[in-house]
Amino acid sequence: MRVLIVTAVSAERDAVVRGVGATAPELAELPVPGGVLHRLSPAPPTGPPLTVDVLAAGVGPAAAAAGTAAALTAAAVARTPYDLAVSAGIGGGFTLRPAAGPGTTTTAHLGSVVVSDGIVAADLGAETPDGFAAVTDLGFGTVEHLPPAPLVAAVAEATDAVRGTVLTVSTVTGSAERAAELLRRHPRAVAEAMEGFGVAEAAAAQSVPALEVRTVSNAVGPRDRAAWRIGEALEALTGAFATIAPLLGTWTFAPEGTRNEPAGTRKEPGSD
Ligand SMILES: O=C(O)c1cccc(C(=O)CC[C@H]2O[C@@H](n3cnc4c(=O)[nH]cnc43)[C@H](O)[C@@H]2O)c1
Repeated sequence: MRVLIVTAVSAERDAVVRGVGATAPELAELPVPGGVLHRLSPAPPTGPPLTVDVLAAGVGPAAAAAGTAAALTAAAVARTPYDLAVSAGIGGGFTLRPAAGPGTTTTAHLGSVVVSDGIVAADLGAETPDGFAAVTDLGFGTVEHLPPAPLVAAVAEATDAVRGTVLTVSTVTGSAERAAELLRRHPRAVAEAMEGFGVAEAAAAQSVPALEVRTVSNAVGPRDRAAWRIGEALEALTGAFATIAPLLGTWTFAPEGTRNEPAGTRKEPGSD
């Protein structure tokens, strides 16, 4: 099992490495084109050996996609492809979303963990006289990637996370009006960050499943940088990955089109 975790900045990478490292010391720093992988190998409770590589690829979807693509390609060329790409870091929580109704999820407050069940590019499109149109409305591209649902459920349950759509934006939201507009277009949004869609897009290009895990450092809304709780969010990120790493070690990634599930629960064909 090989997992690539991509963060934006080194503080997030180090927080993830501390979490994964709760069960395994860091093994090596390995150069890849444009970056350095921090490699750990936590002992999985069951199943095949686990390798976790953590990369700080830069801020924003383009840097995330470039770094993810470089690491995935290097691994594929070396015939050691990754089974999963994870976008991880801090993010803004939609703390002022309306009361949860059908199809909505719990609110992501400061310090909480968010696991994305939909990774959505929120500003990839065009402004039109009728308002924003996503690139898909214009007839090309994609604006959403769906992480494997059983993995989302397992990771969210283990980390006591809020589950929902995480938006990827190129501009951090800085007003109540923009936050409300995003929630109107994406009622299931629980958080926003700047890299998830880049990681997922690069992963999808190589048929690698993607996941996004965020811890909430600030509320999405009027800009108040002094109110960002980065230290607490980084600590929560460490705690989340201390829980997630052993879980990943139990996971079997099924061929595309079949269910993903924990190792040991999948029946071999003809074993019934
Ligand atoms: O200043 C620091 O010490 C520091 C440490 C770790 C991370 C940072 C960042 O500024 C990371 C930027 C990163 O965070 C995501 N983020 C966080 N809140 C939001 C938000 O409200 N809207 C969008 N993105 C957010 C984002 O993914 C950035 O890459 C600083």
